[in-house]
Amino acid sequence: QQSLAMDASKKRCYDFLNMTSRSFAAVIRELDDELRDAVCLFYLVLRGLDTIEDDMTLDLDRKVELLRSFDQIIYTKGWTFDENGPNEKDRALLVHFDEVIDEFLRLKPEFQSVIANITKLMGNGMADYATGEHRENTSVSTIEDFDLYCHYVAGLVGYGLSDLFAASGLESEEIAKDKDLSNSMGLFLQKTNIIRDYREDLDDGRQFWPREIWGKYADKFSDFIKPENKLQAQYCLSNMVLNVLNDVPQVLTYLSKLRNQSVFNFCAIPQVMAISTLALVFNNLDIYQRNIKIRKGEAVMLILDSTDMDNVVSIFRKYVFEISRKNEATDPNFMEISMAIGRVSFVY
Ligand SMILES: CC(C)(C)CN1C(=O)[C@@H](CC(=O)N[C@@H](CC(=O)O)C(=O)O)O[C@H](c2cccc3ccccc23)c2cc(Cl)ccc21
Repeated sequence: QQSLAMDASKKRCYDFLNMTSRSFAAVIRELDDELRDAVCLFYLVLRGLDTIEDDMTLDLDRKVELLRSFDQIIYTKGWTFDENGPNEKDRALLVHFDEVIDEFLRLKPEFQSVIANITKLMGNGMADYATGEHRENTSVSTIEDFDLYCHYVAGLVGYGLSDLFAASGLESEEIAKDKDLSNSMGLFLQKTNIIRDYREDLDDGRQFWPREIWGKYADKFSDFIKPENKLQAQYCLSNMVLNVLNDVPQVLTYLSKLRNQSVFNFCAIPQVMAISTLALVFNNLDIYQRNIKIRKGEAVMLILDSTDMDNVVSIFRKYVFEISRKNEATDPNFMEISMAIGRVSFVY
């Protein structure tokens, strides 16, 4: 009877996973037994944190209290939360969060402590950012701020995953030692999403592009949607892509260290999606008008193709070459983009 109840509660967690991110949920389910549940719960805990950080209808003090105590909340049996706004995307997850907590408490203690440590760091990082001096228009000012924000929301996920890979025994302890490589895995994904989501975030009153970059091309962040600023918009976009390209060599180095097939697939698929997205958005002014995504067919081909390092390297080469083809000599960033491309091609 007890085991039946356990399976039902675990199944519920995979239902939540499918609800929050269909395509990526499939990738998580493919992970080997030793890791699957730990990564599933890690993903759900992160979604829970994200659902609180994202909710602009929450009172700031209440949000900060929740963010800074989330690493305790995940140990609190029976805890649920229904103060999210009505249209908060994953509010159902927190309404039923007691079920996630029950499953989390069934994980091996060392998996629990990895997840709790990252949750503590991330929750406090998010709270610092939400109450920081740039709070009024949640804008990011320097490139250093940009890297710090992306470290909090994505780089730390890399730290946690690398620790889980090592703790499971499926990967060596070494993968968790080089924090900079793990950080770059998260920054590459998050920064590419931030470029892609320019218009969606602008319409939501949020801006994540660093003023240190966009301020060179316009007075106001929203200026780029005006046709008369077309050229400045293009140069600003290529400057943002240049900033992201710098993480590519570290991403390829991290992937080359992985030994377990299911871990490799899990890590490679989001990265090849990101380089494909980066090539799509480069010199593509549509991003200032609407959210653009790579075609489903291309995504499927990338998923099927990302099973070994040679294929992944050739996928990166293909998209980096596509960026170099679109790189225009009149662009003030032309030379630095060419050099960043050279660094990638050289590494592999
Ligand atoms: C912010 C983010 C990039 C960390 C989100 N993030 C990811 O983007 C997912 C992919 C994902 O959710 N894709 C969405 C589409 C989209 O959002 O664009 C999908 O539905 O397919 O992948 C990452 C992720 C996967 C594998 C290795 C990683 C190493 C470091 C950091 C993150 C890593 C992720 C792993 C975990 Cl455990 C938790 C979150 C994430």
